[in-house]
Amino acid sequence: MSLPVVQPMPAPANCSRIFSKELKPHDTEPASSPASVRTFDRSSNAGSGDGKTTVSPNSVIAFEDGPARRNDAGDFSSEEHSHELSNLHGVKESSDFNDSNWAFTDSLLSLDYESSRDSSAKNADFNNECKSVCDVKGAPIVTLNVNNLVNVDGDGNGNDNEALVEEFPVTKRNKGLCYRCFKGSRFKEKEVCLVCSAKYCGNCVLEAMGSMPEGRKCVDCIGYPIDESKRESLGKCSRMLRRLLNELEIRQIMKAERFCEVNQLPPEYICVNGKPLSFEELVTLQNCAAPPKKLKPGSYWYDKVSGLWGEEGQKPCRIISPHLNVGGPIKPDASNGNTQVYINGREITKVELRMLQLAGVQCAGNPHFWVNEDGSYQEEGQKNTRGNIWGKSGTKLVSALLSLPVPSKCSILCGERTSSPVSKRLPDYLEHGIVQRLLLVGYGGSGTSTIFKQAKILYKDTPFSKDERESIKLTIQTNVYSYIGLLLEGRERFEEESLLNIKKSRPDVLDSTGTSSNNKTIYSIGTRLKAFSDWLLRTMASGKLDAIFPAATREYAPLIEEMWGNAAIQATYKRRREIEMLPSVASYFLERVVEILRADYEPSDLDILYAEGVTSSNGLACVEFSFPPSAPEETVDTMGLHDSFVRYQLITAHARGIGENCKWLEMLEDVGMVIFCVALNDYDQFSTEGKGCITNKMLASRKIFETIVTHPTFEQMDFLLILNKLDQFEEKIKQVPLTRCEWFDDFHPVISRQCSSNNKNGSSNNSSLAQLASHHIAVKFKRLYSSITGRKLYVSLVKGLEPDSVDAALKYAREILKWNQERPNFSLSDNSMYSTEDSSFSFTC
Ligand SMILES: Nc1nc2c(ncn2[C@@H]2O[C@H](COP(=O)(O)OP(=O)(O)OP(=O)(O)O)[C@@H](O)[C@H]2O)c(=O)[nH]1
Ligand SMILES: [Mg+2]
Repeated sequence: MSLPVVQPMPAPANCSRIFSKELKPHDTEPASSPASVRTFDRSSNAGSGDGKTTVSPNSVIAFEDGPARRNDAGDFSSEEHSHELSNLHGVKESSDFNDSNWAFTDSLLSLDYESSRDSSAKNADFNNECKSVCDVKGAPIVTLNVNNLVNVDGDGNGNDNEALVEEFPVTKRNKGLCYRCFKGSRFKEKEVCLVCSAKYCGNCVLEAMGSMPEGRKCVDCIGYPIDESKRESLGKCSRMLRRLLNELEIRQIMKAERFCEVNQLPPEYICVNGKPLSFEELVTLQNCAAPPKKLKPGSYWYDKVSGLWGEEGQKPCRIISPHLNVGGPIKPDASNGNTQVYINGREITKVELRMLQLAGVQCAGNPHFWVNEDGSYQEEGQKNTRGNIWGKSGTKLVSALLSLPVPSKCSILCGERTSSPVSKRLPDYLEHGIVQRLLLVGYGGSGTSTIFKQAKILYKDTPFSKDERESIKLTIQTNVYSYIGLLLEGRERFEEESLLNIKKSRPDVLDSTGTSSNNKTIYSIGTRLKAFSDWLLRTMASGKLDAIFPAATREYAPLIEEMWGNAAIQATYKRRREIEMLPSVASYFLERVVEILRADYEPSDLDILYAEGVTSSNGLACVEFSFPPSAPEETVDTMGLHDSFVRYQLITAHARGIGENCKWLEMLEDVGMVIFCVALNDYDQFSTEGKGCITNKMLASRKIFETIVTHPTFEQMDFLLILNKLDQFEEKIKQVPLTRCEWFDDFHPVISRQCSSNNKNGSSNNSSLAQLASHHIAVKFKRLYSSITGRKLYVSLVKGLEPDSVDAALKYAREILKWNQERPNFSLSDNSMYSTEDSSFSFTC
């Protein structure tokens, strides 16, 4: 079986002009490819005068004989230009160069590549050595360091050709300049050749790269393998190309870039257990049921029995299909372990030992284990299976949190010994059986915990265990006591204000604010309640609120009932919006305070959803689920069936950790997507950040967003922006202009007359104002994201407290993952399909 090969495609319509011109070597722009190594071959096809050149990897370059010609546009080799170039290169115009000087034949000057694979490495060196092929007064100047790079034919010492090869001083090229027109600066966008790293500005890129039959390569680099450090960017189109070419052209170019033969990973660049792979081995590895993800050149270890796979000297990073006939035998120090505990002949790392201990595996006495692909294990030399690593519930979660791989269905069930034909392969996300990991983060209070809990309630049969419910109950009751405390604090303030008013006015007269001559106000309470209030406020201040449970629920239940029925408390509750610290969700609980603070209270799912502090606020929390088929017809449809097999892990982490220390982000390098949550209604909110400076919450949210987007772990990852709390936003936008946040000071919506008359008539047009405003916010984030990454940001508007809204947003995330997995060769078309700023919205409310 061979890797997919795409024949060089016909030049796209608007490129053909460039293509036919470029492949005439004499028309080649001076210095168009600094890394190019040229052997001029009279006998090759290229020199046959038909103007077309085929460049084979091993050869080399085939140039026509004869003096340099002007190109079709006549803009390359004008005397003026040549002069300018020669000055630029510090090269004297030389009459020594005539046809014979540069029209070398293969036998005179050839680069003897061991294999085409070496060429890119050589090219890298060559970048430093071989500077340019210049056209001076019609004659190209070859500036080469012959000694290092060119194996001159003949006696091998190059003497035969000394007369022909001139060495010129190396030009120190300003890195920011375009390699073709020598204009621009390092800040100007450029397209980079995948082979030689030459950079071209928007004016030159199409001239320099032609129709790109193998993707973004200088025409001179066609036929050469890519620079391996650029493999990740294969098929990922730049903004520049998107501006210059149409959708179809881009799609073709990117497809060719990903799949043309010469751009495929060279098998010998992958070393498994110390042995470079053969072509067949690489095919086996890439086409097994659970292959290593995003395979890059490097040295790896592979435990064929368990399927564990990792980079040499590192802990395992994946469980791939076991029993594959690739690489050599595993070495004991493959992962550089130092625990004296062995799995299948490999000394394991500390983090693996920790995982084994948490999984209940007895590791005392430096045991040597045999671990099978299904996780069952036995000690070396013994017949009986001692247990299964994955048998204990929670082991997978622990593994995931320790950034260790967990087995996928495919890696266990499809432990195959042969490779399956490419044509029969399912999309990656099904074939691999990999659990798709979604990281959910956001600024504090943006609603991440709510979405996380919604996912549990929506997709888990038992969202919360009995123990969890018991602990959530205590959390809710503690929260409610703290809400009461805030209310009582507010009551004291309101009472003091009222008394002050009495002193200012006539103290002996009952006034309209409810104050009376005996210094009582409508906010005053009796001694019993006052004592309770003082005690509660003291307990809260000392931070010991937790300690009063569960006794408080028994002892104070009657007092709570009395308090809630008290007129002063009710008067305070009416003014709850003036109590800044009291969250809006408090009303939901306070209105059922008596029921909730009873000992026999059992929280409902909705209570849990609304409750603050249920999800761990310090570390990571993770829920694993699959989407149930939602419609009956989906179960008939195979994709629907498959969907219900795919597992997803939603991992959430507190924003505090992000701001202070991004270390844990690195643990999450294999998440498939980042879901970033922003509370829409934060635009007029402020919080005190680090050194006591007051910051607008939307701007604080933007800062964290930037931190995560620019974090190396998430460089290539898709981002879904959840604009949350749309319900509150719709209400707020009626009262508070969006321009309250300086980032949105350019928001000046034009509301049509009809809309404003609707408003006057009382019919609500706030949804459209809210839509315009939320759209404006989304566009701001999208622009920010694309200015950083050059990619598109997906956006979803959400009402976090509504299950359907969260369900739709998470399904949107699933779709995005699917698009990317199913159509790798259409990564651009994805962009083009959803590239307009409006169309990539998901209104999921
Ligand atoms: N009205 C409304 N309230 C929401 C929405 N989403 C979340 N909330 C409430 O907003 C508050 C904060 O939500 P959380 O989910 O705790 O936010 P978080 O991002 O986890 O916050 P921290 O853990 O404090 O960082 C809670 O009281 C939620 O009930 C929403 O869409 N609409
Ligand atoms: Mg939270």
